[in-house]
Amino acid sequence: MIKLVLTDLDGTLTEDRGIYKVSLDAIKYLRLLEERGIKVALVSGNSYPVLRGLHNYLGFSGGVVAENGCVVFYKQKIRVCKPMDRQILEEFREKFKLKDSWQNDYRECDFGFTPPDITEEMIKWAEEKGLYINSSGYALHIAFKPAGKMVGVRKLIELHGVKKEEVIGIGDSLTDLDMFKEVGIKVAVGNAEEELKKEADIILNLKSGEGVKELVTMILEGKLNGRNR
Ligand SMILES: O=C(O)COP(=O)(O)O
Ligand SMILES: [Mg+2]
Repeated sequence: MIKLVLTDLDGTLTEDRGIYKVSLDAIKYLRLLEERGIKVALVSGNSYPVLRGLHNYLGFSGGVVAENGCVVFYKQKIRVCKPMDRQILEEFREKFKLKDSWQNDYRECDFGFTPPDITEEMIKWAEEKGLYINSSGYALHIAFKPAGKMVGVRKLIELHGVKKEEVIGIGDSLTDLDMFKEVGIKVAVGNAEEELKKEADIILNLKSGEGVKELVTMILEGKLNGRNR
């Protein structure tokens, strides 16, 4: 039986990839899950204050995994990664001529930059420094290892006291590959990156928020190959 649905935010709960407008249908449908006792949690590269605010105002109760796994909230807030070093941020910003995400003022461990494109040179630089580096398609992210959505999802699942098989994860980008490592049912929206689709158990027909609606309908109708029974 499904007890917890983990959803990414950007590109998944939005109307499309690359835009910030949240899909009202996606929210409406996720609330139907909450009404049936299936908790919904936000798992994202966004900062904790943004996600905690959305979680409360959108009517979810499953908690939050913020900063690509580094900050977790479910009844209590827990930081699971090492805090970032200001000098590393400065070096990254200057070396690759990047712009800070406005949310960097509110971040502890994982920091975001634009443009979102990762280069080989960045990967090499991050490896030498023992840093996690990834892109959501919206922003480039760096944090001290171990980081990535799996470290936060592992903690959130532990706080809920549920089994991996009782958890569904839905996403759109490469940062969600890490979330997939810790959930029982892996779902990619129809417009997800190809590499994520390759790892998914279910590839939805519809894009982003419409895909979320499609998944909720499948859950409510018991159509996940019997896996949600
Ligand atoms: O880059 C971000 O912070 C947003 O990423 P998300 O797709 O994990 O919500
Ligand atoms: Mg995303």
